[in-house]
Amino acid sequence: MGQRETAISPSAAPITPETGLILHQCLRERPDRYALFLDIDGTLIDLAATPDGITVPAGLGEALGSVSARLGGALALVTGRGLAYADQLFAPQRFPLAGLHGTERRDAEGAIFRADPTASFIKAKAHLRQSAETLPGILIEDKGAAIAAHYRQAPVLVEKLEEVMTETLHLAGKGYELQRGKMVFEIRPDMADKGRAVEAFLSSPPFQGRLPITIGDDLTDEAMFAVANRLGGLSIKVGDGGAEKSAATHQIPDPDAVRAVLFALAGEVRSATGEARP
Ligand SMILES: O=P(O)(O)OC[C@H]1O[C@H](O[C@H]2O[C@H](CO)[C@@H](O)[C@H](O)[C@H]2O)[C@H](O)[C@@H](O)[C@@H]1O
Ligand SMILES: [Mg+2]
Repeated sequence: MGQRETAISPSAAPITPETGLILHQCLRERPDRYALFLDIDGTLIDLAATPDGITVPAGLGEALGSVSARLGGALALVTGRGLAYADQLFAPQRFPLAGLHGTERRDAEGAIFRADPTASFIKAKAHLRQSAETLPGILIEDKGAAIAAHYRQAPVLVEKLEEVMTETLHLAGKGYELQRGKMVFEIRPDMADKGRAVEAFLSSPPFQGRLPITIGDDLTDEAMFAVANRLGGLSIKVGDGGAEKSAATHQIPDPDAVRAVLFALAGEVRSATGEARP
């Protein structure tokens, strides 16, 4: 599981001009008006060579807790990770969370919605694991109701892996789709995506009636950008996305710039409430 830094050394990066300032201003000036939806990998946390190689910057969970308090609890994590994995990254803080790209969700009341893997998907996963044994460097991440095959360690195998994923998808049958991401192919239920997860959060308190601010770095985040755009909120893409087109209306350079805003806000919340620094 991901490493957590122990030293208290929150990001020293300045708030990024423009998008960082806009984000900071929205959340500071109108905490009753906005709801914040945050992707994890590549947005809150820097990408690493392997799924478990990530490092959670010191104080990030606490900073998210302070920002969430400032927003009346209207902060949710929306990730491709599973619920349990995402939770342990920020423990003891715990946030409303959508996992597996929206396939599973825990709302603000703690109610959990999930999908069970079908029998054919379980067989398809076994096929993928077996096929990956002949593809050195391909890393399989079985997340229960979804499965990822990472090629970051073996980029030359991307085409071969895509063929295997197409076969696997076929074996999984109805109700599944291929999700592309950064050096990864995933198969997940097609009945959910991050956009639908954001809409589901917005249908009940404390999110209801607020404008969504969605921040993400990858293809899977496009669905939540579309929802934010449609509802008049803010959609922020982390990084330039290379050749990929994005529906996001704003861009911020990297996770450090996102964290700079969150740490700055958290510091302001703590000074306003007289709360000690964690
Ligand atoms: O929606 P997210 O929170 O961004 O999660 C997307 C996927 O993130 C993870 O994979 C990515 O990050 C890894 C660690 O930095 C990196 O090694 C990999 O190449 C990236 O694709 C995670 O492993 C997946 O399960 C998530 O779906
Ligand atoms: Mg991401």
